[in-house]
Amino acid sequence: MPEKIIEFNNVSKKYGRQPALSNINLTLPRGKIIGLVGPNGSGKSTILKLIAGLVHPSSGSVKVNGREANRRIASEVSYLSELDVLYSFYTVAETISFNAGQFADFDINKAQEMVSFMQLDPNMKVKNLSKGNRGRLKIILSLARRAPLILMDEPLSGLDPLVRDSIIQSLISYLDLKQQTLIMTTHEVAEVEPLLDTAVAVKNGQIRNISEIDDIRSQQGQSLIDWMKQHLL
Ligand SMILES: Nc1ncnc2c1ncn2[C@@H]1O[C@H](COP(=O)(O)OP(=O)(O)OP(=O)(O)O)[C@@H](O)[C@H]1O
Repeated sequence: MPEKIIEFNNVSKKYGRQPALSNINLTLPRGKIIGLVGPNGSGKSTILKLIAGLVHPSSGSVKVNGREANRRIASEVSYLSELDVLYSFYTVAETISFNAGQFADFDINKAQEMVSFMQLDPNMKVKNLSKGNRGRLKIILSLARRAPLILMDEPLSGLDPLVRDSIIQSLISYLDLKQQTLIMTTHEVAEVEPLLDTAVAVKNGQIRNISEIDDIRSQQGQSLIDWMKQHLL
């Protein structure tokens, strides 16, 4: 298995004429929690979608575990979309059974454990869940998979501070970093800072900097927000 789980080589991505990423080179280690940070429209979600094989590079190559990223790697990648992708007519329990049927690596016991950890009612219909509880359910579906790579696009967006805190706790408790790597995009920088191993600063479709959080703190004496200001303003 290659030491690096992700390799971008000279990757550019355009949507029509709109450039989203310009000539990116990026390698990311396995077994870490990695945060993609940067302003709106900088290209963070596009990086995740390229890794998930949901969009294709206009030029260059994206490799996951040494293999070209495409839709066939869906079985190795658990992708949490920014969009609300749950079926409103299912209950929480039915949503879990449905996902267990979709993915061979889905651990239904782990999902049920997380439902009680997050105090969700298994019999409640998705359409009646609060936004915070829908956010929790999406995290459960994503973390219940034994996929080596978990991608989360804005898992904390629009959620109140207590829900964000409970989601961060569940990430710490239920992620298996011996087997898994988590890459997330987020604007909730201060909250995720204690969780992250590595930060990647993205702006205008380019990688501006990559740093270990420990180095940002100990060598550079900065918080993640200070570091972002230094590299993104
Ligand atoms: N499907 C699409 N069609 C056209 N343009 C797109 C599409 N998706 C993204 N873009 C454009 O590509 C650029 C990068 O967008 P992307 O969503 O990757 O940024 P982001 O950093 O995730 O933004 P945000 O923080 O606002 O979610 C933006 O200019 C965006 O408008």
